[in-house]
Amino acid sequence: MKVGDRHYHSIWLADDGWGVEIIDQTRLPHRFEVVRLETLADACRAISDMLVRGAPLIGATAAYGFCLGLRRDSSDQALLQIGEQLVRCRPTAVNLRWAVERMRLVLAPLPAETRVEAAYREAGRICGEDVATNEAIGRHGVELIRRIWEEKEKKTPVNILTHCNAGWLATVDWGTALAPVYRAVQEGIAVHVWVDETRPRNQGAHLTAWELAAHGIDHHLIVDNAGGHLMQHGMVDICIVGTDRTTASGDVCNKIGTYLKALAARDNNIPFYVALPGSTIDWTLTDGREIPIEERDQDEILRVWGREEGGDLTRVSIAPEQTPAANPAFDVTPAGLVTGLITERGICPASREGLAGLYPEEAGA
Ligand SMILES: CSC[C@H]1O[C@H](OP(=O)(O)O)[C@H](O)[C@@H]1O
Repeated sequence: MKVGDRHYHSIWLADDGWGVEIIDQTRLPHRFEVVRLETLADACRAISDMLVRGAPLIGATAAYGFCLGLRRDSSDQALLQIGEQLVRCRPTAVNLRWAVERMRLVLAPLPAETRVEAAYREAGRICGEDVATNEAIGRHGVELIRRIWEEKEKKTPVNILTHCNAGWLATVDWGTALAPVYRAVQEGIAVHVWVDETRPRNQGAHLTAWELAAHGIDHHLIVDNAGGHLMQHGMVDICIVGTDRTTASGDVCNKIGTYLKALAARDNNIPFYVALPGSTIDWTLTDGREIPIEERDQDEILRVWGREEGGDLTRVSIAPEQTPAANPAFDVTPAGLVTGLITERGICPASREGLAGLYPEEAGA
């Protein structure tokens, strides 16, 4: 999407046809830096250290990680080891495993000498499909926003609350939760977005606010704990969030704090939607409590990163030196608290039946 007057994806093949370039999301919003990946280790570090993040983008990066790894060794053993090394990078977003399995399915039957070229083709397909998928999520989700705008007789903007970053930076392009927002703006629907800062990594403050500002979309950054208050005072019309893994029965795993927003939305009768591509559905799981929740370094809580008045980037400690911290990076919102799922195939209830109706080929598998 837009960065200044240029259009970007979040990941792309370098001009030399083999390097992979990404936007280093750990430097946003204060620095826009492009990083070149040349090895499997580069791709793994980019995922583990969150230079790239967001389930679909993690999957796309893993796909290119195969390309870079196979350039060094395209043997059967390498194919296995590359996948194992990638899936160890982060445990929760199912797109990582999905991409590894898809790449292996395509590459395993091929002669080793043809695998590199095939891997780049498949990684390119995954990226192209992600763009089309998210654009479709936008087309379906915008109808929810339009309906609210019409109910408000188009007199005031539709107030949308979102958590973390499920914008174009979390995918190859368009985003998931923000795709309907971008579509609404394209169609002339007045919107305003409440952006949860999303402690501790502050993806909302660093990434969502940056995305929306670049597109001139009206928004306000809020602390994570303000959403319930805004809902109680009629200042939120709809919540739309992303997900890192949704089970076959509609339980939604997403950034820590999502569950609390869903509880507040239910208590205030506010629609709570989750936007996701089919690649983020884990058909092997029913109960969201079985989803592995990533526990990240406590330092992410104890220190914050930002820009000093003089423009230098720095990190400061916000707690006593010896304070221990617990840092679960995700939580699970039970399907019963989810109004509906916005997918590339349409909108459905957060239920096994709802998902089976949109993905019959998967549900019956
Ligand atoms: C479209 S997936 C977005 C999803 O990913 C984020 O997690 P992280 O930044 O740790 O990769 C967050 O849960 C978003 O909702």
